[in-house]
Amino acid sequence: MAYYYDEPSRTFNEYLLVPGHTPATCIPASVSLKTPLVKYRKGQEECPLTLNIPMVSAIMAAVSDDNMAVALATEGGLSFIYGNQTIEQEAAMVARVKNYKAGFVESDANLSPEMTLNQVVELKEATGHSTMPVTDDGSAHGKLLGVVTERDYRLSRMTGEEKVAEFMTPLEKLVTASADTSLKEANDIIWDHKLNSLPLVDAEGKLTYMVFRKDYDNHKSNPNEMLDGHKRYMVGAGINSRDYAERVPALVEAGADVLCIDSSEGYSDWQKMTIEWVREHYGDSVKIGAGNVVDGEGFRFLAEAGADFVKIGIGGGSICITRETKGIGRGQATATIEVAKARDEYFKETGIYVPICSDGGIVYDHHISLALAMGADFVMLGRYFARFDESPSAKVMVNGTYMKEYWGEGSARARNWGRYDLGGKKSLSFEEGVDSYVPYAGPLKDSIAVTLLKIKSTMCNCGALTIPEFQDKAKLTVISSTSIVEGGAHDVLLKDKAPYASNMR
Ligand SMILES: NC(=O)C1=CN([C@@H]2O[C@H](COP(=O)(O)OP(=O)(O)OC[C@H]3O[C@@H](n4cnc5c(N)ncnc54)[C@H](O)[C@@H]3O)[C@@H](O)[C@H]2O)C=CC1
Ligand SMILES: O=c1[nH]c(=O)c2[nH+]cn([C@@H]3O[C@H](COP(=O)(O)O)[C@@H](O)[C@H]3O)c2[nH]1
Ligand SMILES: [K+]
Repeated sequence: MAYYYDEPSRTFNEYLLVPGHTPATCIPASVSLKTPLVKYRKGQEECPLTLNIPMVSAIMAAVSDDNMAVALATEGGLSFIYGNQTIEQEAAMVARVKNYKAGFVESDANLSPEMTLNQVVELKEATGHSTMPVTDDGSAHGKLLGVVTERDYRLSRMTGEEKVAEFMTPLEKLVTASADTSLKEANDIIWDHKLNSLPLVDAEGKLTYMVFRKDYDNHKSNPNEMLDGHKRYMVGAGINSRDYAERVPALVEAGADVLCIDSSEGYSDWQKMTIEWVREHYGDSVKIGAGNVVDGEGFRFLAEAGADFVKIGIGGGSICITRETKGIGRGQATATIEVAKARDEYFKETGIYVPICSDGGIVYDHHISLALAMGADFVMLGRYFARFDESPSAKVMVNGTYMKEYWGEGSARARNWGRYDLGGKKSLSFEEGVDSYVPYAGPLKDSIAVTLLKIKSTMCNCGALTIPEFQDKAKLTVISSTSIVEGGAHDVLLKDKAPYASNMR
């Protein structure tokens, strides 16, 4: 006979946090949102990979490319580059994130010594940049010969035909630094010598990067940046349970910091085989998450298979129609609560703490707080990140409002080439996702700051300064449908009823 659960499965909207005592020391500015990303022996060792904020971006073509990865790592989170592309394309995206050097600028306004002052002025107008390195071949990485800035010429006293070589500040009068100089060291040199910019040159005298005074200031204002041991941005990558023998080596080679098997349903031998293959070839050096699961049984299966973290959620995503097409899934709150319980039991038995990620169905910022309170170590979001400038999808005007396109990985639009039906036929036999618009929300940095402040503020209401403390102290209550109505604005006439206001809270 089939098994029946005693309780209906519930969503985040059916829960509220009940405040606890807030000590005077508990203020948002003192809250830490650090959280483990991969498994470790809690209490005995440090987690080898920790997120600075509990948010990762979804493994989706409309969400996580290299651009998003840099923007989110800057804020302390992590992107998982989408796997629904060729191995070469995905590895190239990972490599671009790893090679991105905040504060190290590849110059786009370069001169050769034979160019004229008139050409300098033209280039300045075209690029908007007034600091121009002079290299032997006029390229961004040629042999450095000098630099031209506005202080090197006086238009009113010159004809415009003068050669760059005649008025540039020559190399011997420049302060330069070696190519392996760190951003901090470069900044110190800039301050010590009262410079506006510093060219970095390699052993052969070739220009590698320029460091500008103003960029370091930007960099310093991002204290949460997710950086690896070489000060490169950290990035994750999605894989599937089919071509891992080719895809994983390419992603590892490209520098991916962590992998995640991307599937609607992870309680399967396919995922176990994928993890085993990674362990056989890389031991524990390659970190790999798995999922998705929605109950304790699924969690245990993947934890025992060796997953570094386990992702929760079937059919709860904003673009998901899996529950409608296949009739599988579970309310996201119930799934999170039950998997968190299994995670804690597994930890008690084995001493190994396997972080869990609640994936999909986060609509309001406070849903993140609820997921964390219920035991999630971090959350994965698609719709949330798709709205920002940094997402890969197009920004379009729809009925007078800016929108971004957002589509599911199981939608016809995604034409997920990795998806085969169970019979092994190479075709997408049915859709499990939709193609949609989400309201455009500007730069990621602005919105995420507000989101994080709300989470910290809620944690303070519950008297918690860290996520583990929050999980320990949180008191959660199921709310009735009438109290959900009571919780919104009610019995008043709203003055500014913007059409999508309810989506933006
Ligand atoms: N979280 C969610 O609720 C959902 C997410 N999605 C997203 O859509 C995309 C595609 O997901 P899925 O269709 O679940 O992809 P999938 O590749 O994991 O599964 C497709 C089918 O192939 C089977 N399969 C997997 N590996 C196999 C192997 N090595 N040999 C033979 N059969 C194998 C699976 O059991 C399943 O029936 C992913 O990006 C996923 O995140 C789609 C639906 C729901
Ligand atoms: O049923 C589905 N059909 C799809 O086509 C699809 N694409 C993505 N996903 C899952 O949704 C998550 C993102 O959800 P949100 O937009 O709610 O943040 C993602 O992280 C995925 O877990 C899908 N689910
Ligand atoms: K299964």
